[in-house]
Amino acid sequence: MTQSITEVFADAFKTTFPLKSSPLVDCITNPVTIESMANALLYIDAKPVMADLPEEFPELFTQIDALLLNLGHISPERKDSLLAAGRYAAETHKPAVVDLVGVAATQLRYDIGQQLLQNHPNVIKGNISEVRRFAGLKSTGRGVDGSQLDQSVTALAELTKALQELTERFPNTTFLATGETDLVVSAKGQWRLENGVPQLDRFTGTGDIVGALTAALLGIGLSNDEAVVLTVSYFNCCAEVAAAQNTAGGIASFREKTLDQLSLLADQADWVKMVKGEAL
Ligand SMILES: Nc1ncnc2c1ncn2[C@@H]1O[C@H](COP(=O)(O)OP(=O)(O)O)[C@@H](O)[C@H]1O
Ligand SMILES: Cc1ncsc1CCOP(=O)(O)O
Ligand SMILES: [Mg+2]
Repeated sequence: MTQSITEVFADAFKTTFPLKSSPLVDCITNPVTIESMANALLYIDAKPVMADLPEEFPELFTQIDALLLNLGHISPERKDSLLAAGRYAAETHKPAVVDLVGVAATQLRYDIGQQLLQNHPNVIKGNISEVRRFAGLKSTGRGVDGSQLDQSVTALAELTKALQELTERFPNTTFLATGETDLVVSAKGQWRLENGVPQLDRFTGTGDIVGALTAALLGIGLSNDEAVVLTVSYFNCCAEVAAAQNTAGGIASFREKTLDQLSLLADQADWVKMVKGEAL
């Protein structure tokens, strides 16, 4: 019999939310969603700092608890700063998350993602189409968005196998592919998460926020697998509550309600009962 996700990660589900300390997360990210990301961190009681000049890293890395590297908008300067921060995090043993935004779209982002992988970051994530391309599989993603075609049962099974092979070379990295079903693969196991609503694909920054919140949970000491599973489950449960409240509203209202829940749902002790997912 398969084990439910709340059984596998029972301690983390019981003790993580609301946060008991405020991890400081440096986010090197894109200008499209930078404000949403900073606020999402504050809503869960984490602290954002959006510093990307390498000259600042020696001072800054003595203060931060975790690092988020998001490939969503590349300039020559941001490319240098992503690569420098990735190396610096490895040298200073700071937990790091890499978000492969747009890797399905361009070779340049794919190459940066592969370079960042060489630092053995704690987590590499993207939507299902980005992660398929990253894992060497055919991907039908467009721009920064995932494609429904990459969500089939066969495609998910193929991706699970490809990621398992990657974890043999990168055993300290957990891989997360998001979408209608979220797939988590690490050297310790594979899990499928089933929360969320389709409207999450209709406003920008949902994946970016998941990346930043994952870094925050790493910053308070959760394991890679715990941080990924708790973040995706919590964020997607917030969206489910928002969708249920938003019967007459449009997507902008749904967005606001989802973000609002980030600061509210943690205080509802039984939110964990909403969580759906299982070990594969
Ligand atoms: N169709 C869907 N049904 C349920 N949850 C979804 C759906 N699409 C996306 N999500 C959720 O929204 C978040 C962002 O995922 P996704 O849209 O794949 O990332 P990105 O914004 O990077 O493209 C994840 O938590 C994911 O589980
Ligand atoms: C960088 C960027 N470019 C267009 S939308 C966007 C934000 C992408 O965020 P997400 O990956 O969360 O959809
Ligand atoms: Mg994304």
